[in-house]
Amino acid sequence: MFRILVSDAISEEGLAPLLNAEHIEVVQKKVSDVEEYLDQFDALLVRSATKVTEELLAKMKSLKIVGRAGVGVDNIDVDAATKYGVVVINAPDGNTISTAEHTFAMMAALVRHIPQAHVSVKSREWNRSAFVGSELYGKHLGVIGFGRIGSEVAKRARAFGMKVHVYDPFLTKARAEKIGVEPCTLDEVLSVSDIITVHTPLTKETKGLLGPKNLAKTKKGVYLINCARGGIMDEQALVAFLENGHVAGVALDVFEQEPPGDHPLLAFDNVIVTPHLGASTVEAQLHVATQVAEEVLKFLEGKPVTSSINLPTLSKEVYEKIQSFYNLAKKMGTVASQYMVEPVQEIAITYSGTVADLETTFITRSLLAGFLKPRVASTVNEVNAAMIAKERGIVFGEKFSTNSEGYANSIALTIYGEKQTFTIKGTHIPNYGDRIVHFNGFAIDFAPEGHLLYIQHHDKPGMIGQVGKILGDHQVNIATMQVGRQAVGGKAIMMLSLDKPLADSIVEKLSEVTDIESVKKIEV
Ligand SMILES: NC(=O)c1ccc[n+]([C@@H]2O[C@H](COP(=O)([O-])OP(=O)(O)OC[C@H]3O[C@@H](n4cnc5c(N)ncnc54)[C@H](O)[C@@H]3O)[C@@H](O)[C@H]2O)c1
Ligand SMILES: O=C(O)[C@H](O)COP(=O)(O)O
Repeated sequence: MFRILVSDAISEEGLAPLLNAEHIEVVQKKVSDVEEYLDQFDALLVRSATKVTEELLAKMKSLKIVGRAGVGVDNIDVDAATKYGVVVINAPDGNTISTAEHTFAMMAALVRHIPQAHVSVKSREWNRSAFVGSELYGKHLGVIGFGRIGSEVAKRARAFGMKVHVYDPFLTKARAEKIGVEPCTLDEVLSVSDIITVHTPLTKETKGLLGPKNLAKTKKGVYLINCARGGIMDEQALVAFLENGHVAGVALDVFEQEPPGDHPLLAFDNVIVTPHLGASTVEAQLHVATQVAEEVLKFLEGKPVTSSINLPTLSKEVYEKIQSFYNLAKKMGTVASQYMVEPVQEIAITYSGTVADLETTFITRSLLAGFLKPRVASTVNEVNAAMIAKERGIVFGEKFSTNSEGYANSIALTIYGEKQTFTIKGTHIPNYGDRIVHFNGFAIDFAPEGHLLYIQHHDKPGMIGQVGKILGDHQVNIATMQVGRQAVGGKAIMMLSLDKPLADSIVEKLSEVTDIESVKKIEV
């Protein structure tokens, strides 16, 4: 049974996949109403109202996934979620059209003074000359940020006969050509546009993008629209440029602080505002809620998610192809970590054969998670494994080889520790399973599963018998035993699979046997 907290107003119809699932309980309450049992939720679904802070994440100890029914995740501390191993997903395109349409509605309202005229008529006035507007047709529209919403706004602007100028430093020539726009520099957009609309995320680079310096580069009489994020336009600078008459009007759906309270911008007649309504349509809310509900359900059922903010995105097809290697890599990481009980500086991974052609980022994260799990107290999984490795000073890298030395596929690790270097190689055999085929310089063949016991010894007659006797004397049954050696009479190893975990006292007894060099328990 999974428990999901839905803490913002999310479309009930869109939540149907979760509400109808038998193994899921959905609680629709504010965070403050469930303070005492926050640690019992596996998933949290939000819009922009709930602030998913590090403090909240720390309290939600069973949390596995946060679903944002919308685009912007600036209300979610994604770094903290990553640290706690919590997946963050969003619904990236469910509200694109609604927000583009809202931007357009704001544009029309702005240049035709519709909100002001509306208030005037409602006040029983009939002042037609006070509200003379301008046409959109033939005007120059500057679009800053040409992603999903920016490009939909541009399409609509062209249908209105506007000339569209686009600035987006990450826009490729190919995409620009496909959509039929000419990419410009920011300065070009600023200087040529009659109306400027912003559609970027709020980042270090975009915060205050339309501040005093760039506003001074705009045409006198420019109209500005922000239906993206408060802060992209510097609100203090807007006040100054409205006061000096340089800016003819501003339309804002978003604010640096929401709600904005008694903000000086609200005092201007030529500033029109809505309370963050871009995505507030029945259609958008249904789309975003359905998208996150379906994704969260898939995630809780152990299937891959496609719109994660802090995990590599995988399609179902790709996931199916990598799943076996993902499992093998995790087991190899777990085995290696328990063998190398010492500080480790570097993990070098080589993918060979068929696995080398797959999406390995996820496999590497799985391997790191397996390696780190026995070493860290906190949750470690594919979400935070790379971050935790980095925090602990472990460098990791991938190499790819076409030479898989007789195996259809293989994953080889070399782990550089403070005292020693350890190597291990594994392969996945379809319909048979995972096998470790090289271990610490020895060719061997064992399944990385269950209660394993590794023994390194001198290759001498009677060693297997001595080990068998000690285990037998302590009622420990051996399920399988694999042996390997470097040369006759040289160093040799045994890898035993046992029916139950071994007590430390038996490990000690085995270590005392003459000609046994080392004994290690490995739990997979
Ligand atoms: N008002 C609302 O209710 C509402 C609804 C949905 C989305 N939004 C907001 O709208 C914005 C756009 O959403 P989207 O879905 O189109 O996102 P998107 O990721 O598809 O597009 C963002 C674009 O901004 C560009 N960009 C990034 N940094 C830039 C910079 N420094 N200068 C210029 N361009 C830059 C990116 O290359 C990208 O093409 C986001 O801030 C989102 O949170 C608001
Ligand atoms: O980023 C978004 O999707 C929008 O800002 C919508 O936010 P909302 O879900 O709170 O309306």
